[in-house]
Order: sequence, then C-alpha cells, then structure tokens
Amino acid sequence: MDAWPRCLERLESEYPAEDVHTWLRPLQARSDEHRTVLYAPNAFVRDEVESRYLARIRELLSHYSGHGDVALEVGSLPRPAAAKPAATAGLPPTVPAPVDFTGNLDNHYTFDNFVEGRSNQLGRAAAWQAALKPGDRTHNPLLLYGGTGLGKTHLMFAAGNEMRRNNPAARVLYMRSDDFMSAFTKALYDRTSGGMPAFKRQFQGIDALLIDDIQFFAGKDRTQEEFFHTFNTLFDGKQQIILTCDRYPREVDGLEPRLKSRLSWGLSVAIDPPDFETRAQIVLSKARERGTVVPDEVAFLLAKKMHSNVRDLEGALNTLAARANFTGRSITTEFAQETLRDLLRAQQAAISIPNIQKTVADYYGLQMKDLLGKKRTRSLARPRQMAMALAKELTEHSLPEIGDAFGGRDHTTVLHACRQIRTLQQSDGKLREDWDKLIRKLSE
Ligand SMILES: Nc1ncnc2c1ncn2[C@@H]1O[C@H](COP(=O)(O)OP(=O)(O)OP(=O)(O)O)[C@@H](O)[C@H]1O
Repeated sequence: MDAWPRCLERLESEYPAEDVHTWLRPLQARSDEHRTVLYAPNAFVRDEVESRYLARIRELLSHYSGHGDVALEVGSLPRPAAAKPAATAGLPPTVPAPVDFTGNLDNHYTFDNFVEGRSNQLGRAAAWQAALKPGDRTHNPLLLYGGTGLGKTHLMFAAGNEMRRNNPAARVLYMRSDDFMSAFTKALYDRTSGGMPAFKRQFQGIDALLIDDIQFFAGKDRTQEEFFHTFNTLFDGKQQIILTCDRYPREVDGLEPRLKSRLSWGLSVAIDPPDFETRAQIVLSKARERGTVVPDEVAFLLAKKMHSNVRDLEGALNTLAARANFTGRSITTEFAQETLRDLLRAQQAAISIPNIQKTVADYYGLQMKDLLGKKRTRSLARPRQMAMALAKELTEHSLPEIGDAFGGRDHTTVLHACRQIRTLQQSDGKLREDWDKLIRKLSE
C-alpha cells in the first residue's frame, strides 16, 4: 500500500471528520522513493494544510515511506489517462493498462450538481444533447471553451456520466491533453509499451472521447498530427468527441489550421463567467452538497466580492466551513467578513475605478480623456457606459462617487448607464462578450 493512503487513514483517526473532509481528502499525492509531492486544489487549502497539518504529515510520511521529504503545492495530479503504457522509471503512472472505462470519469460531476445560469446555459444544453445522442452531427465535436475554473471540465464529466447512466455499457474515455501527449510519446519511443498499435487500439470501439484543455497541444506538432488522425477516425466512426479549451481555438497560436478547421465542424460553445445570481446559487448549492449551513446573505456577500472564478468561490466556502467547524461558530455575514477579511480586501483592492477606466479604454482603443470627456458619439458613449456599469458591479462605490470619477457626471447618468448595459446584455451578443471579457480581465 502507498504511504499516502496510510498516512491519510492515520490522520482520519487524529482529526475531526470535517477537517479531514475539507483539508486533507482533497490533497492528491505523488510519490517516489525519495519524495512526496502533495497537491492542494487551491491556495486556501495549501495555506491551511501548511499551517495546521504539514508537520504531522511529514512525521507520518517519514514513518510510512522512510523519507520525510514532502512538498506541498497548488495543482493536481494528471487526471487518469486511459491505457497508460507500463510503468517507467520515476513516478508511477496513475492508471494501469488496460483501459478502465468505469473508473475514468469523475462521477462526482453531474448535471444535477451543475448550477445553470445565463453564462453556461448553452454549454449545459449542448453537453446534455451530446450525452443524449452521442455522435450526432449537430454536436460532434462538441467544444466547450472559456476561462479557467468556470465549469468546463465539470460539464464534460457530466456529459460522460450521463452517457453512462443512459447506457451503462457506454465506453467513455476521458483524457487530459497532456495525458494524450505523454501516452503518444511513450508509444513512439518505448518499445515495451506496445507502441503505436497499442496506443491506437485504446480508441477503437469507444463511444466517446473527452479531451480536456486542448490548448496544450499548441506547438506540439507531432502530437497534433496524431490527434488529428485520432479525431478523424472517431469522427468517421460517429463516435462522440468532447473537447475543452481555455479560449476559442482559432485564437490559440500554434494549433494547426487544419485542426482548427476540424474543431469548428460541430458545435463550439463559450462558457462565460457566471453572473451574480448564478454565483450566489453556486455557493448555496456547494454548501448544501457538503452539508454546511450558509445563509443567503453570506452567499450574496461571496458572490458580490468574487467575480470571475468558481474555483475561488468554492475555496472561500471551504475556508468558511472549516473555520466555523473549528471555532464552533455558525456562518453569519459578520463571521464571513471577519474570516475572509484579507481575501475580500485583496479582491477589492485589485479593482479600482481608475483601473476599470484604463482597462476599458485600452480594450476599445480609446484615449482616457475621451472616455471621461463630454463627447457623446456612440463609439465613446457605449464604452463609457460600460465602464460606469463595471464600476458599479465591481466596486463598492456609490452612484454619485462613480459619477464624480467619470468627469463629474450626475448619479442618474450612472444609473441610466447601468440599466442600459444590463438591458443590452440580453440582446446584444457582442456587448455581452465584451462585458464578460472585461470582467475576466479585471478580476484576474
Ligand atoms: N455552474 C456551476 N455549478 C456548480 N459548480 C460549478 C459550476 N461552474 C463551476 N463549478 C465548479 O467549479 C470548479 C471548477 O470547475 P472546472 O474544473 O470544471 O473548471 P474548468 O472550466 O474546467 O477550469 P480549467 O480550465 O482551469 O480546468 C469545480 O469544482 C466545479 O464543480
């Protein structure tokens, strides 16, 4: 048995179940005979583990593995690649050959626990359709693209899990792009792995192939070429292909044009940062899932302060839950403000009105003096309204303060801008895209 599972078992007997659930179970371990690297899903978990548990983990690992060299990092193990060829020197592979079609998907991520909102509605519908009718031309390949931590992998798993729920015999293979790459490289160079025939065999007879984060194929010419062939074979065989990418593939430098063109054959859907209501719903849903009581006001507080990334929202919720458990207090607004003070302040400090003005001016290629000036031509008025609405959304400033910062405008002008932008978001796709991109830029 590996040292980490034994260490975890021991920690379970030493710490309260809630702490183990929140801080220790999410860690993933990768060990060789000299060293263990522990991966924390986010910085909150890493910091908490470092301050509260790492010393004990070192002791236990040194006891069970004979070495106490433990590194703690934010990150994750490569997700299980199917049919990784036989073990090589160094760190052990995460899955054994042959392909395990049951264990390859993370079955925690489903449509049931995915909160739908305007930002992800189309993506959800598309993933649902792909699950219902795998291989159908209307959504093959299905490509979900958008910024980090917005639920692309969640939806991809949800589709795979739903396919298997509809048809338990369905063979759904999930791979991260780097798993594909390393399996391919090994097939080329490692004779003991069965070579290319074995590599190709793993895709035969599957119903769906899910590949995460294909932006990492950029610049890897041979891998892309192989992926191109795999893609064509699956596509011709009417096998479903689902891919994710951190931006629209045409914008990824270093991806071959012929691959980009293939990717646009089916359906490409953007996953945008969730709006305020969706963020609040996600917090409440994650809290329910983990059995933590979180009042609506606290969910609203987190949703108001944390804009772009669901993973960070989850991290904040985990921190609250653990601290509440640790101190025996219930989660109130006051408690949340106190516990997350530094984090909330950091989020807030990063976004100021001048920062918003500069970002919007750069985005639209305008001069600051024009953005703040009096001219009312449409090419200036719309970006100006956008900047005012963003200031209202992302800062704590009042309408009069925002008006002042925009060349001494009246608060009713700011109010009008906010309403106008909100209405246009419903009808104007380009404006909605600009809004989402600006929110993402400002929240990075
Ligand atoms: N709409 C949603 N409802 C519920 N959970 C969500 C939603 N969106 C994101 N999440 C959660 O946020 C976390 C991050 O999501 P996920 O890993 O799918 O992001 P991603 O878009 O694939 O990011 P990356 O590109 O960094 O891999 C997951 O825990 C996921 O469950």
